[in-house]
Amino acid sequence: MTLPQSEETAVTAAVAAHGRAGLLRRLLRSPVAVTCLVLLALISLASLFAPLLTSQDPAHTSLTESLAPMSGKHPLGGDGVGRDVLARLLYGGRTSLLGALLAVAVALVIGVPAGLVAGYYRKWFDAVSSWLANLLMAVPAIIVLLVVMSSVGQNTYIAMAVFGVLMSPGVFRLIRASVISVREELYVDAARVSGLADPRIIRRHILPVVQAPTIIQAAQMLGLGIVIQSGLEFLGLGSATQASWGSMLNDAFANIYNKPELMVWPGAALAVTVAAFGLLGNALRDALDGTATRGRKPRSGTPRKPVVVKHSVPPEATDALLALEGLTVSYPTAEGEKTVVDGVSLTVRRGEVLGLVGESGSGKSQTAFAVLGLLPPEASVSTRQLVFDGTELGNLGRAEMNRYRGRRIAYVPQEPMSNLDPSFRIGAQLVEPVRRHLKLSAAEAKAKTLALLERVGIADPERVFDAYPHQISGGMAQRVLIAGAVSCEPDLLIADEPTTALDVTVQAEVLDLIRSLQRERNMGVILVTHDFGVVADICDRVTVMQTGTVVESAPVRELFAGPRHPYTRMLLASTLEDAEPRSPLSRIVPASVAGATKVAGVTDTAVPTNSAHQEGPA
Ligand SMILES: Nc1ncnc2c1ncn2[C@@H]1O[C@H](COP(=O)(O)OP(=O)(O)OP(=O)(O)O)[C@@H](O)[C@H]1O
Repeated sequence: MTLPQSEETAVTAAVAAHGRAGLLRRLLRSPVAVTCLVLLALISLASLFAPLLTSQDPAHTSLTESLAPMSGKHPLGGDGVGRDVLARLLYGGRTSLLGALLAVAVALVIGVPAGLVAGYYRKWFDAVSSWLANLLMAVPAIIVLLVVMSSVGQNTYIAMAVFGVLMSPGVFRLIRASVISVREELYVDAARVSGLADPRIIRRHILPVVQAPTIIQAAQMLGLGIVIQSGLEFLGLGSATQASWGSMLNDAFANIYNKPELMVWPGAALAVTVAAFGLLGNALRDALDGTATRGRKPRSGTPRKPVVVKHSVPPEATDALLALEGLTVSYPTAEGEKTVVDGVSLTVRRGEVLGLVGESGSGKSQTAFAVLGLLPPEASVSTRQLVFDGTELGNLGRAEMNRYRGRRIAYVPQEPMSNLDPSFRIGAQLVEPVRRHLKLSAAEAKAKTLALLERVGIADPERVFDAYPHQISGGMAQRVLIAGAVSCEPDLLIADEPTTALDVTVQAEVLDLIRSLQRERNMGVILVTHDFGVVADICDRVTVMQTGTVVESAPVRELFAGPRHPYTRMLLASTLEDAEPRSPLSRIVPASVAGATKVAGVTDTAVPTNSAHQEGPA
């Protein structure tokens, strides 16, 4: 069954998945787009094959044929100095189109990579490039072009290359904004967690999203490039020997009283070409509407990005698979530094399931993400030690940490649907980390993935392998993510409220699955949850967190038998199944309120008495 939360993603995914495949089909269904494409194709072909369409030299002047009327020799007549208008129109298209293409190419070559890097990595590159973009945008383009044209000997192409540089901040801003919006998507986090390197994440998950706005922007810039170039040539700044629509307008303007129809041909060519590019851009936008770019749902929850964790104390000898000591995480706020995790310590042994329990906001996810090295850059993080299987993770660089994430430390997220990229088939998303980490061939990775899908209880692995995320239910998506998490045989699995988004029947199955996989592979597991029922079901030990600190840590049986900390007792007491039957309500409580009070159901009557387990560091 698909969950309500998943349905929204499913719709998005459906559109996204079909968006790219059907783009051309949808574009060809639009009469405006087809007309524009046909017109642009005709203009381009006419310019390209100009030598075949006319035998006249567009630069040949003949004073005897000045303003010659239409004739067999000059089908569109002659201009002010006797040049053939048709030849100039055909050859002029080359100059105008090539000049605009050059400007757009330069703008894209500068703007796209800069926008990608700035949006993805942010930090100093973002600050510097945004500052440069603002500076370039403040420069009056036409003045710059006039100076360039007059100083480079009226070379149109150099001027258009400079115009491309001046247009690049627009591209940069667009791409940067698109990347920033998509890099916060959970499935991009999921790709990071699975250990994929940044270039691969950018290629697979970011580029598909920015390509739509880039295409639309390029179409509109082409029209603008033609207008600017023609404007410069109309002012007489173009090459004297090169035919162009702008220079034709210049000549026509000089003869406007003698032969006004000279304006018609270059004017019509310009108007049709610019309008066709503009309308094609709009049609592309409509065709892409609802696909990857526009259909993506803003992510909810905390942004999670890599951070360098500082460590000062060398790792102690321990049998723990993971030993975290003294983790502190804080964020800058308007009121000063806000500490959200304060001195948290925990250990996980091989084959052990540690429940990390606490109310919402107690710092469970922040702790889990600190272990994964995926806290946001603004987080300031310190630990005394963060040792995984004898290696201090805090000393690892980004690339080294990528080798641990996904391969040896895996992650199962809270919202299964949001962690799958809606534009790719499930198989493709599962196979990639397997190939990368285990160095398997495509066929081997596929076979392994299919076996895993079967192992996690998916009845028809082939169908799910070929399905898009929107075609499966929320429970199945969580099984898929669990399969992905264990695919590289990790030693430690971090599951962040893996059943929260699932309905009750599926929750139990997913927990059983995690437990059986954990036993089968002897994995250490950190299970982040706020639900003591889940803890009772599958955990061996439990660490209780309150407002960023560990208040109690104990084997599960001991904790249930005798919670020591009042906060733990309060949490346990608020679990309805553990509460004692309520006594009859007081007579002064109206019947209508009684039902509501019962549902609220927090009581301290079910607090068991003491035991001797340890209380964690506060
Ligand atoms: N980027 C951030 N900037 C400032 N505060 C943050 C940021 N990310 C998280 N926090 C704060 O850190 C605290 C702990 O958040 P965390 O997500 O770890 O809680 P949690 O126990 O996992 O809760 P939940 O069960 O709701 O996910 C919260 O108060 C949260 O507001």
